[in-house]
Amino acid sequence: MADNERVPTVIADDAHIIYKIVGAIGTNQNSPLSAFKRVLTRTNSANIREVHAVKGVSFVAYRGEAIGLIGSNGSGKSTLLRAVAGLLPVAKGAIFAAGQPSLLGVNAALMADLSGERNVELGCLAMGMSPSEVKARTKEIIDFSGINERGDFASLPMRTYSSGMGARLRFSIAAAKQHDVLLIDEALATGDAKFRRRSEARVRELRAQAGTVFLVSHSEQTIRDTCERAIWLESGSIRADGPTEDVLKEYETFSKK
Ligand SMILES: Nc1ncnc2c1ncn2[C@@H]1O[C@H](COP(=O)(O)OP(=O)(O)OP(=O)(O)O)[C@@H](O)[C@H]1O
Repeated sequence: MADNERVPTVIADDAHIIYKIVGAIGTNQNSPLSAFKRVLTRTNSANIREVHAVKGVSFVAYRGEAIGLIGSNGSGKSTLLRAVAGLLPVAKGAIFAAGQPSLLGVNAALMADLSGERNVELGCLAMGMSPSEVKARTKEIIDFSGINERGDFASLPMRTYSSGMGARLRFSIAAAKQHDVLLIDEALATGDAKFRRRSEARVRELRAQAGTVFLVSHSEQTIRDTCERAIWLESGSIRADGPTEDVLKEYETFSKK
């Protein structure tokens, strides 16, 4: 496809994301008197520390692409995804997205005391499906998740599920809908091999239906199998952005050092 025919879905323009952490450093810093003094003098608490997690990231993602985000622990991958989903503010620069990007596991926030089936229904309603659509899709979503493979777990409260089962159900709910931009944070890695194959196939389907998929994973194999483009983040900055094999090669060389 020629570059001018490609439709951008996410644009990051020199995006910076900064966490502000309020923590106790000295005990007198937390006293009501010192808080009152800060209000009067309009000074910030010395207890506020900043973590500059993403430092000037720029990229354009297009419809139909699956992009793998790779990088060392703490390099800013999850932070960047959450900012694309609109869950974290951008301190400087901007992130533009088509439609409402869905971050897997957050948009389908599940309730521990409700059954898996009820959670599927609520999750689908929350994603904007009509009640009749929800009714028609519930069984298919539960079957996809595989939580009923060892008995009727769909009717039990979610708190009785293993963490892998919960993650599979979350993925299945989120993947039931066609998203303009779907953001997946390590979710595929939580399932067993059979579920991973199924979910990778579903990611490919979502891409074929013209959405954009972002996938954060430490598994190079998952990135290879699912994404044709990869972005390598290190200490909050992009070190490489391009075809998956090229970026993985650079990342592997860096990791071996
Ligand atoms: N809620 C938070 N409050 C403050 N700092 C945070 C918070 N979440 C992450 N950070 C910091 O932001 C930086 C980037 O973290 P992030 O979780 O985005 O990295 P990551 O690349 O996803 O890491 P991992 O591969 O370990 O999941 C780290 O320095 C981390 O300590």
